[in-house]
Amino acid sequence: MSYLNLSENLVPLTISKLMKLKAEGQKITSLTAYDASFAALFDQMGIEVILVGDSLGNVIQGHSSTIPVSIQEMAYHTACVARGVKRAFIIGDLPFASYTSTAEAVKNSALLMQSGAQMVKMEGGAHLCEMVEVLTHHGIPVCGHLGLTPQSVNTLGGFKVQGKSADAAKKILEDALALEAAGAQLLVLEAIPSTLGAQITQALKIPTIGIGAGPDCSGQVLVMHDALGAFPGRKPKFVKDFLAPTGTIEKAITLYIEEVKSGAFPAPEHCFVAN
Ligand SMILES: Nc1nc(=O)c2c([nH]1)NC[C@@H]1CN(c3ccc(C(=O)N[C@@H](CCC(=O)O)C(=O)O)cc3)CN21
Ligand SMILES: CC(C)C(=O)C(=O)O
Ligand SMILES: [Mg+2]
Repeated sequence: MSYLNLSENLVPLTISKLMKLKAEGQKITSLTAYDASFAALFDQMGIEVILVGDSLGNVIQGHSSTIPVSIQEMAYHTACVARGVKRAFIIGDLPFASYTSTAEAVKNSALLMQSGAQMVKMEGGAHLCEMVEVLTHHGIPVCGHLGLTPQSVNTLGGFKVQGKSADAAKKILEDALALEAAGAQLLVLEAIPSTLGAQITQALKIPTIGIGAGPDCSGQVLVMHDALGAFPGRKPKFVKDFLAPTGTIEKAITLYIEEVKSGAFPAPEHCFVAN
């Protein structure tokens, strides 16, 4: 079964189309990519959103966090991905400490947009609102990122599930509402209880893309290496290897798309629960 409407094959995805998918209750499919070959394959198979993630610090560069990644490296990989893509919506991750002031955020976001991104993503809550407003006013669409924000691994004290207590959940919901009010047009939710993922998705007009945030987000994203079983070491709970049960990359991506669209992924074993 193909979820890609062939008549829409070459109609590029836009933020309006992603809003429409949420409104219609159709799940949004997303994977990370870092090069033209995988980006082209995912694009042709119907993946709707390709995230050039700063997770490239881990999976490409071999670091143990995303902190060493530079804006130049993000721009390079964004340009590589953009050359492979005809249809998918491309989001470029702003790396660690590249948006500590509004002026820096505008300069670095412009570089990602000029490298081929259609939106930039930044980690954090209400403190980013002024920045989100300015970027949006300058024609730079913003995706927020709440919950486990890996660029803050050192202040969080590790890669830990967030929003497990009622107070912590309330804070994340408030941050989500604040980002939307400031103009954010998409929101990534990472490693939070499924109940909170559902609550935030319901409270917002904009789509949410979950990674370890439960089945009720508007869509799902995985790091491509994780979805293809290339995760060395202990896998986070939200990771599923789609290659092992299928045997080829194309079949693995097809299964990922089918399971996200049908709601079969994420299953309870990929999800977190509140306290
Ligand atoms: N390959 C890869 N996949 C990712 O999803 C990913 C990266 N790299 N690099 C950047 C961040 C780091 N991420 C991580 C890393 C580890 C966990 C993890 O081990 N989580 C525990 C939670 C344990 C707890 O709350 O105490 C888990 O069991 O899933 C989660 C997200 C997500 N991102
Ligand atoms: C895991 C996703 C959401 C991300 O931010 C990344 O790949 O860098
Ligand atoms: Mg990232």
